[in-house]
Parts: sequence; C-alpha cells; structure tokens
Amino acid sequence: MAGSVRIENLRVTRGDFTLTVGGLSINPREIFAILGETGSGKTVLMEAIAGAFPFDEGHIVLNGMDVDEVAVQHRSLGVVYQDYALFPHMTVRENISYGLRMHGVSSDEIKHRVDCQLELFSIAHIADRYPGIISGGESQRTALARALVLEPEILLLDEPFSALDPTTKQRMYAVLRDIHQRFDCTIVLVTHDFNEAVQLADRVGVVLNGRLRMVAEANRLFDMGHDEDVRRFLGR
Ligand SMILES: Nc1ncnc2c1ncn2[C@@H]1O[C@H](COP(=O)(O)OP(=O)(O)OP(=O)(O)O)[C@@H](O)[C@H]1O
Repeated sequence: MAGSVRIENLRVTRGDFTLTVGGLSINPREIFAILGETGSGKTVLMEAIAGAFPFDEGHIVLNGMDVDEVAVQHRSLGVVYQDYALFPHMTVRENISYGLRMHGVSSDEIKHRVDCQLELFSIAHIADRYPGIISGGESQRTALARALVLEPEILLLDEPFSALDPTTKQRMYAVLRDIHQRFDCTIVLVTHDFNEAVQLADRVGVVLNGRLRMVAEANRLFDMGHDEDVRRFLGR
C-alpha cells in the first residue's frame, strides 16, 4: 500500500544551515522529485522526512502519524542514501536480508524474498560478495534491493542514479517505473538533474538556499511563471 507525506511549517537546523518548508503534501503512489542545486538542502529535507533528527518547528506526517511519534522500524520507509551506506562487513545477500532479520521473519521466507530481489536487480551473481569488491552500479542496485525487500509504503531515494552512465541511467529509470508499479509505493526522489526529475516524477519541488520555493507538475515545470531565483535556476 502506498503511503502519504505531509509537511507543515517545517524548520530544521543542521550546523549553520536552516531548511524551511511552509507546506507540502505528497500523495499515495506519487513520484515526487526534490530538485535543487548542490548544497540547497535536498538531502536534509529527505533525512527530515525519514525522521533522522529532531525538528526546530513543524510536523512531518507519514500516513497520518507524526514521524517522530512512530518507532523507526514501524515507519514503513525505504531509504537509499547517496553513498548507498551498505554494511561493509556483510555480503550483498546479508545486506538485503538485514531488515527482514530485524523484523523476525523466518529463514525460509527471508531466502525466498531475498532471492526475488537478487533476480529483480540482476545481482544474484554477486550475492556472496562484500560491498568493497562490487561496482558502483551493483552497490546502487543492492541498496535499492535492501530498501525494497521490506516492501515500504514510501521509498526515499537520494540521487540514486548520479554515478551511472547515460545508458545505464535510462535502464534504471525503467527499473524504477517497474518498481513503482509492482510495489505500489510512493517515491520521493532527490535529484539535481532536471531531465531526471521531468522524466520520472509526477510533480517536482524546487529547493533553493534552504527553502522549498515552488511545486509544479513535472510536465509544466518550464511553463510556469516562477519568481526570478527559480527562473535563474531553471536556466530561463
Ligand atoms: N549534519 C550536518 N551538520 C552540519 N551541516 C550539515 C549537515 N548536513 C548537511 N549540512 C549542510 O546543510 C547544507 C545542505 O546540505 P544537503 O546535503 O541537504 O545539500 P544537497 O542539496 O543535498 O546537496 P548535494 O546535491 O550536493 O548533495 C549544506 O551546506 C551542508 O553542508
């Protein structure tokens, strides 16, 4: 079942950096891209949605519940970090199994579900290897498999395709669309790539200098009358 995200009057501080979001609702089954230049606060926003740290003000509500009132293992979130954050001392199979083990799933069920992910992402041949000796693309697919094996209602992806060549990128876009259909999830995708946002997302939110400045339908991103900063960012 796909989840929803609602953000109300959010203010969060990380060191000297402050991020503010007046309001945002991401609907069940939506693919929502968070677009912005480097250092604008996209990852901070994604981490805030994951409930990774306390807020100064405001609320983030996942499926009707304040994120900070729900224990991490019950948030039904899958997160793929920019650097993939695989556990280095675990094989690919163990990385993907980890969350299921934490949820007390039986060994037979774990084997079945992990085998399905290994096949879906074409990584069965590296199942017994450690992250230190697999490629960037394989690491990325392992991180996606690790997030999806728990069948999250909301999938948070931080620049998941930035390390890939253009051909592999297009192939992974197709995989992501397939995942979206198959797993019936809501996807929040952080990217600094306009084309990626427009190709994959239903709607796009632009974050500039720590503020969510606008939200637009992806296919109307370049048509709308934005303010000057957003126009400059969009290269218009
Ligand atoms: N834990 C932290 N402590 C201090 N500052 C932080 C922390 N996390 C992020 N920042 C700062 O917050 C700002 C926004 O960072 P963020 O990672 O969200 O940018 P981004 O838009 O995702 O950029 P990029 O596209 O380069 O990944 C940066 O100036 C960063 O240095």
